[in-house]
Amino acid sequence: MLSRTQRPPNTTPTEALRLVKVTKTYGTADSKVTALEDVTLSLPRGTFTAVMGPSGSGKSTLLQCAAGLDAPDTGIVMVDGTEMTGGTEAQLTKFRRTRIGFVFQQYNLLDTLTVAQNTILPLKLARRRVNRKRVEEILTAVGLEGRLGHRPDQLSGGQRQRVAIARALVTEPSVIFADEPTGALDTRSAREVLHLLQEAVRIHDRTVVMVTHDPVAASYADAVLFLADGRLVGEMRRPTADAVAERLAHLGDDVPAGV
Ligand SMILES: Nc1ncnc2c1ncn2[C@@H]1O[C@H](COP(=O)(O)OP(=O)(O)OP(=O)(O)O)[C@@H](O)[C@H]1O
Repeated sequence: MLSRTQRPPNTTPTEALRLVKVTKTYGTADSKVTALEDVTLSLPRGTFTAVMGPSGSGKSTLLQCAAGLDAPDTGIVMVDGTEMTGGTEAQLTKFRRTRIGFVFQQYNLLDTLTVAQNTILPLKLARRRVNRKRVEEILTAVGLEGRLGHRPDQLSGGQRQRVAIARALVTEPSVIFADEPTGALDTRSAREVLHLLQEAVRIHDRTVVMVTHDPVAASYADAVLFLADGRLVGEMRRPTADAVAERLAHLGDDVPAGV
């Protein structure tokens, strides 16, 4: 049941995301893979966090579980003090549509819809009122004024990702999950997208969680969480690209003995 009553002690109103002992395995018996093991974390509202780690370390699984797109085997996920784990699929879908935004590497825009129509899609799906003025403000803020009637195939990759960010902002969600949002972009477009994610945090008080392989992208975040073999093995506040790259190179050294 999606409920506020199961809030664990110490949950504060400023906490946007909490994971408690989240474990996720794929496959069965001899083909079993532990993608996440006992992951516990707490992210305050209005913060920008990058998640890094080697390929297969569980980054996407963490994002999927934290965003309610996949269910952990065990453990609790809370967004804004509301537990997401344990509800029905319909409850979860409704909750996601109002409280969570997504930005994907490949934009996930609908080719047949215009920029404006793609942006308001989450509001339509949630049967919420569309404030046209607000939508125009958001699209102007991401630099897409004058492009409202364009379709995705008339836009550059960077512009498409800015539509995706506008779409993620339009429902005013608590948490925006971004999975490699700059992975398909050139350096300049990537920088613009990262600035927009920073603004979502600084100006709109959203909480952003971003999976990335790129230490430069991670340096735009307030903090970096490091994963290795499905476990959280470290955290870095006020990251620089060099410090992140150095830490990644020695990540195996951080895994506790016996793992
Ligand atoms: N649907 C699935 N079925 C089986 N195994 C899976 C599935 N999804 C992920 N895994 C496994 O779980 C582990 C973690 O995968 P995950 O995609 O979360 O890692 P990642 O850190 O995001 O990797 P990458 O950086 O390569 O995208 C890997 O060993 C992967 O093979």
